[in-house]
Order: sequence, then C-alpha cells, then structure tokens
Amino acid sequence: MPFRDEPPAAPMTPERTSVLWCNLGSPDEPTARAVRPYLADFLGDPRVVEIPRLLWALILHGIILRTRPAKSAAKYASIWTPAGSPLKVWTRKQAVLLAGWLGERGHRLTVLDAMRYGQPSIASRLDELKAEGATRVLVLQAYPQYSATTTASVIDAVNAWSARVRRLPELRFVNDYHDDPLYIDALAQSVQRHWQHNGRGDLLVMSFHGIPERNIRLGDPYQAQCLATARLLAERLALAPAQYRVTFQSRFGRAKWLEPYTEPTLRELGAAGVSRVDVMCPGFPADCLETLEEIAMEGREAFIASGGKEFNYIPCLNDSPAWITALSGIAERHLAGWPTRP
Ligand SMILES: C=CC1=C(C)c2cc3[nH]c(cc4nc(cc5[nH]c(cc1n2)c(C)c5CCC(=O)O)C(CCC(=O)O)=C4C)c(C)c3C=C
Ligand SMILES: [Fe+2]
Ligand SMILES: [Fe+2]
Repeated sequence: MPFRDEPPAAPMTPERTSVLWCNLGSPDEPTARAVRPYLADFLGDPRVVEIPRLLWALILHGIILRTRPAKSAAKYASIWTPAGSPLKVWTRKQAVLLAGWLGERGHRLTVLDAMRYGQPSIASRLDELKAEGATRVLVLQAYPQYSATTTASVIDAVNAWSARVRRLPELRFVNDYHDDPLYIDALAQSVQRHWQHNGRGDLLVMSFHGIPERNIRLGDPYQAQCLATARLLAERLALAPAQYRVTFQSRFGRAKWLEPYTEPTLRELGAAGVSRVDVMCPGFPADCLETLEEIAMEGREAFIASGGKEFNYIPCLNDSPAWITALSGIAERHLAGWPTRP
C-alpha cells in the first residue's frame, strides 16, 4: 500500500506534543444495527479472541453476530445517556480535564480521546493530531492493567496507522500503571468518599474484567497485575484479607476464564449471610456497560436474590479530581525526558 502524500515539511518544524487517551469504544447507538458492526470489529480482532481464524470467522459470523447484537443492544439501551455511551462520555471528559490540568502545570499540548473499536477511531484521531502539526504523541490507555487483549491491541491500531504514514511523529506508549501510587490513591479516595457518604459494607468486592485463563498460561501478565492492584488498594485502605474479595467478570463463551467469577461470588456471599457488600471495578477508569449494567444492575439483582440485604456500587474514577491528578502525573512522568530542540 502506498504511503499517503504529505506537503513538504519545513526543516525545523517546532515540536508539538500531544496525548492520545485511548479506551475500548462503544457502538454509535444502542440498537442491534449499530452493535453488529461494533461487535464484528471487536470480536474479529485476533488479540481479543485467539482461535484459528477460519474457525472463528465461521462461529462469529454464523452464530454470534446473528444473536448477540440484539441482546447487547438491549443492555446498552438500559445505560445509554442523552449524550451517548457512558464510556465515551467519560473518556471525552477525562481528555478535556487532562488537557486543562496539564495546561495549568505549564504543558501546552493537545489531548484527544480515541476508541479502539467504533468512533472516534485511533486512526482518525492520529490524522487530526498530525494535521495540527503533532511531532510527538504519547499514547495513554484507559487500561491500568496490561493485557494483550486490550493494551497490545491499541498499540496494534497505532502501528497500523503508522504503516500508512510517511512522516511519523515520535511515539511513546504506556503499557500499564497498575501499581502507580497515584492511581492507587485515586481508587482509595473514591472508596473512602463512598464510605463517608453511605456507610461501610461487610465486604469490599473488587471486580476486574476477566480474560481466558489460557492467556495467562501463555504469558499475559494481566491477572498478576490485577491482584497487585487489589493488594495495594487493600493495604492503602487498611483492609484485612477477610474484608475484601477479588473477582473477575464479563466471561465470554464457554472456556475457563479467570476465577473467581463475580456474579457467582455475589450469589455465594448473599446465600452465606453477608448482609451488605460494596462493589467496585478498579480496572475500569470510566463507567461503562460492564460496570453499570453487569455489576450495578445484574450483580445487585444476583446478590439480593440470593439473600443479601444491601448492595452498594462504588462508581468508577470517571472525572474525580484525584483521578485527573493521577492521570496528569502519569502523563507528565512519561512526557519527561522528551528533550526540546536546542
Ligand atoms: C473474548 C472476548 C472479550 C475479551 C477477551 C475482553 C477483554 C476485556 N474487555 C475489557 C473492557 C471492556 N469490555 C467491554 C465490553 C465487552 N467486552 C466483550 C468481550 C471481551 N472483552 C464484549 C463482547 C463486550 C461488548 C458488550 C457485550 O456484548 O457483552 C467494555 C464496555 C464497552 C462499552 O461500550 O461500555 C469494556 C470497558 C477489558 C479491560 C478486557 C481485558 C482485560
Ligand atoms: Fe470486554
Ligand atoms: Fe458484560
């Protein structure tokens, strides 16, 4: 494929640094018609489902994309806001706040949100940055824990864009920040604020998105990073091991995923006489379908139906000042040492 033509550059273009704040993405609308191409793109990504391609294409197009879009669309409809998908709304707001925060700290740079699946795509946002003269791009992701299924897939998308571009900006990637004290502190503050306003449950459940267990055996560090985040947060909140649980949600298909699974754990806790649980999703910096529908709605139902009395969902970090401070600290650290031209 030929590289795209570009106007000749002045030899000494001034440096312009940008941050690309990437998240997973959502369909354009909560309808089966819009969810289908979104799921086709997402589940067709070889980073996400590691099954021989031909076999997977048959299953995906022959079975999954015939039934799942309507079911997913109904779930999306239950959390959709007048401004659109919560994930996209929060991610955009985080980008705007991050730009403002970094601006106050003397960094003049553009921050754009970008989605791995759906719009605004990573390629379209990189085109925008390039059009405005970006010479350096820091790629930061809304995945505190590294997984090949998410983090590496974003890097693939940036590399696919790079493969078409003649004059590339310098690129930097942040692989994870699962143990960053600023991130842990932002999580701890959000739990403490919740406890101040709502009182404290018998148990804190920390639910992370799952991945197939096989991926861990093949070298994905995701599980270890989730457990490290949970341990650091528990330490910061002075929780004894019996006062919290780490679980994994959103299992897809029949293969074994990381355990313990969130929903069965909530059922067991309710049935075992635990009266009140507080549930948070530390691996999701922005509320989305997986937190608002699967945890705050379905998880609540499961806990109460099995005998639990009170279910408290602790919202994701979203636009909390501690999180935006953390994010700008993480960005600043990775921007540091990018020398300006003498
Ligand atoms: C094989 C399938 C999937 C893997 C592996 C997977 C990993 C993974 N996902 C997230 C974060 C999010 N996932 C979201 C939605 C979602 N995830 C899957 C499947 C896998 N995820 C599907 C099919 C969907 C779409 C909804 C559905 O049909 O069930 C979301 C929310 C998107 C939104 O619009 O709100 C997020 C965020 C992580 C962090 C992760 C691995 C670590
Ligand atoms: Fe997912
Ligand atoms: Fe889900």
